[in-house]
Amino acid sequence: MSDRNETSLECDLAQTVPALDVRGVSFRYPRAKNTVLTDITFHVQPGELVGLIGPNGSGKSTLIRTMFDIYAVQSGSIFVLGVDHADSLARMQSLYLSTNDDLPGFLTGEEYVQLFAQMYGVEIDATRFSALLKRYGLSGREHDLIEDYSHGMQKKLQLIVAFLLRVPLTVIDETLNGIDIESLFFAAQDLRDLCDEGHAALLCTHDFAMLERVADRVVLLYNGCIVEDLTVSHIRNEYGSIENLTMEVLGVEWGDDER
Ligand SMILES: Nc1ncnc2c1ncn2[C@@H]1O[C@H](COP(=O)(O)OP(=O)(O)OP(=O)(O)O)[C@@H](O)[C@H]1O
Repeated sequence: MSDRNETSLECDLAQTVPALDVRGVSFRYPRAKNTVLTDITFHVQPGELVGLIGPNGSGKSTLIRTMFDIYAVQSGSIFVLGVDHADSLARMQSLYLSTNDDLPGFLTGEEYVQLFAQMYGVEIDATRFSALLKRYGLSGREHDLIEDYSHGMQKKLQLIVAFLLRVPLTVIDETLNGIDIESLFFAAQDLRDLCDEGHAALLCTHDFAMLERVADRVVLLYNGCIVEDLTVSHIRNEYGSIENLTMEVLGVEWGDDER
């Protein structure tokens, strides 16, 4: 086990209230025949960076939307730092970076950041803001309308908000897809730093290499069920990689294709 995982294990033992605690959540879309999520139970402790992975359609985004009460929980419960997830106290402790590009194009980047700062009652550190703009290649663009940002720039602006607010729980749904390699590297590092400071993060991504570098644990969703919840060091020792674990769970072997 790496030093990092040992540190976070100690942190686990010291903490009694998880940053995120999902208990027995099931969900079915109104017109769907089958449930999309079945009895989902897992947690993320303060200081932990947990990867949420699974094939397309396995229910990752649906699960995240229930965490943020975008979809009402139909059975089970979700707590943020011990408070019901739908309570405004819980909402002020958590931030959701959505997979969709639904940023308000009529605001400038700086206005967008200030809007979040006001919502969360946080004062923006101007030095940190300009350092982050520089780090993510957005220096000088903060006064431009978001409408004029590229796809990747909008995603980087969302990440900057997360790294400025530093709330106890940050949940990222594929926001890292589509950003350039340098920013991806910095984002991974900044997320790790956020968690090393004691904050928690849930990162939904198909970038297994990144998870192997920075995550403490990985939760694998398959057909709406959690089929694995393992530390990255355990995955490395037992399976070699997250890719191998996933292939094994899906029952896929190299050369299986019927071309
Ligand atoms: N609004 C909806 N109404 C009905 N079914 C939906 C709706 N949104 C998603 N689904 C279905 O729920 C299942 C899970 O979708 P979800 O988007 O949560 O998966 P995902 O794991 O996030 O996938 P991806 O990796 O492609 O983003 C899929 O079968 C999808 O078709």
